[in-house]
Amino acid sequence: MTTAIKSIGVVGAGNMGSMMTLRFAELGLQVSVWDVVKKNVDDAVNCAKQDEAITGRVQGFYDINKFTKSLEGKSERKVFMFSITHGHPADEVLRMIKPDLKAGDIVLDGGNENYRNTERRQRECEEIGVSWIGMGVSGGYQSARRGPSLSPGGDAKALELVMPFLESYAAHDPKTGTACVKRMGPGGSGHYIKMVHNGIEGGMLSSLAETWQYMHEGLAMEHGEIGDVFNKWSESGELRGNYLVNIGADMLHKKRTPHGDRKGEGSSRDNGYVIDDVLDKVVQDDDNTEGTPYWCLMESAARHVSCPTLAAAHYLRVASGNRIERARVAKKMEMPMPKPIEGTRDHAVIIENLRQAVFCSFLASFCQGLELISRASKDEGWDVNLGDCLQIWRAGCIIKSDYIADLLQPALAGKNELTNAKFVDAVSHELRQKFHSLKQIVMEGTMFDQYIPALSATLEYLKYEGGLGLPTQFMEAQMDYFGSHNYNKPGIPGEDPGPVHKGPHHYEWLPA
Ligand SMILES: NC(=O)C1=CN([C@@H]2O[C@H](COP(=O)(O)OP(=O)(O)OC[C@H]3O[C@@H](n4cnc5c(N)ncnc54)[C@H](OP(=O)(O)O)[C@@H]3O)[C@@H](O)[C@H]2O)C=CC1
Ligand SMILES: O=C(CO)[C@H](O)[C@H](O)COP(=O)(O)O
Repeated sequence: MTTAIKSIGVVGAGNMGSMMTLRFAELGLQVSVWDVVKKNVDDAVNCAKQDEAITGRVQGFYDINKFTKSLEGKSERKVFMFSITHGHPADEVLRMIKPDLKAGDIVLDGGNENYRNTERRQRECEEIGVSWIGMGVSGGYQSARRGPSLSPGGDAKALELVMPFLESYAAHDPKTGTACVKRMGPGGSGHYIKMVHNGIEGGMLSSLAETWQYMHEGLAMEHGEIGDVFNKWSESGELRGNYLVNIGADMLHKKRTPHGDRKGEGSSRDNGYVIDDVLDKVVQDDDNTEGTPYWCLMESAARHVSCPTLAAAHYLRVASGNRIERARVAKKMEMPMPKPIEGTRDHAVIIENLRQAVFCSFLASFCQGLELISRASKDEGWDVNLGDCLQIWRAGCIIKSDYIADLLQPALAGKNELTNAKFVDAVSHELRQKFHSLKQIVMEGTMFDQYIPALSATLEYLKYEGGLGLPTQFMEAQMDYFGSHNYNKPGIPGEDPGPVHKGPHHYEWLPA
């Protein structure tokens, strides 16, 4: 392996950090690992002990001073990989290790972090000559162990030094062998791109979950049957090589074993589907230890980029978390529950419409995310190459979608600006072609009370993003009526068509 990095200090031995520790040792590095939770350190070290190939390469520490000292003199510089909770935990650890940091040292922050925090730490570390690299790591703990998708951003020289190591760690595009890691740009660009990746991930997760339930409740399909359909979808066509569809198929075939999770019976019988033991609550947002989809929505609003699929997906998961209140509202309002879809329509036709609808919603999620990245890159002067984003998402990550990558990567190669993804011919063609199926699914789903927030948000998004004569005509007039906000007039050059500027006209609808 060609890397100048011979040792590394891993901060955090949770789901991700423990897997990184093992992989780094496999790549030939001497790994020191520290975690605030002793058991995490012990587990990582014990795991490493069981693997002869990496014997002696992993050393665990409970004391953070001993941990940083252990890296002294092993390499030209100390290199750290952070994999802990975002926000103040990362600040606390930085405060603890800072006295031991020397000019030239490099910290790779591989957690999910708000890019503004990353930029603040970059400024703080720059003062002592230390490079803080904000790096998205995607693909969950399996990829952290086998090769994730990486989006580092920060100082170019520091990144050049660690790039051979990152390239050896990252997933590789099976088609070209290219590593799924690129320097995204300066500042917090790397963490920003991971944040958007997770926003897209949210849109895709919801679209697919809605589709699963549509089949289960609407078409009365067994989980295993749906798994078979997902398997077919991921083999060819627009959903081929799609990570979420692929693991969805695997998940839907999993039957409960006698061992279970040893924490309760759930609703499935032995040999029943594991998914029947999973309650419909996403509680990820409850304690603010994760924040990427929420930051993504805040960013899309602040930068005036429409991301309704990502937003609808997020609000569904937020609402799902508070099941106690949902149950009370359900009782009070007697809300209808999803029903079997009746009618003459052949199930095979509905399933094909669902396939096209889910693809359409996936593609729309990418469009929304890429437009947000492009806008932020322009605002922040990051100069992010959008083709590189597609390249790093080719393998090892949750939003891996072969067909979408094949469609978008050539169109966006070398492109640093994309005001509107629908300007790309291949994209507008695909969205237009799938529009009818999506509409059919939303219409039938609405009729039979299916839960389809992300799918229907995508439908409306396509309608209004490509619509003329929007109801905002009335909205604009009302805002002028009560707030004297002015408006543009139809058919006046400079106004129609014209830039996104406040119009010059006001009508005195009702004198004060
Ligand atoms: N899990 C995943 O699929 C992915 C996670 N990430 C990101 O990677 C990072 C790690 O995630 P993951 O491994 O799943 O999380 P874990 O909760 O498994 O591990 C995080 C570790 O950070 C520790 N920690 C919390 N607060 C502090 C503190 N104040 N000082 C020191 N350590 C602290 C936690 O301790 P304690 O248990 O006591 O809180 C825990 O040991 C996060 O930023 C996450 O967003 C990125 C990609 C994928
Ligand atoms: O980063 C991830 C995947 O890409 C992690 O799974 C993370 O835990 C997702 O959590 P959230 O959606 O709340 O940020």
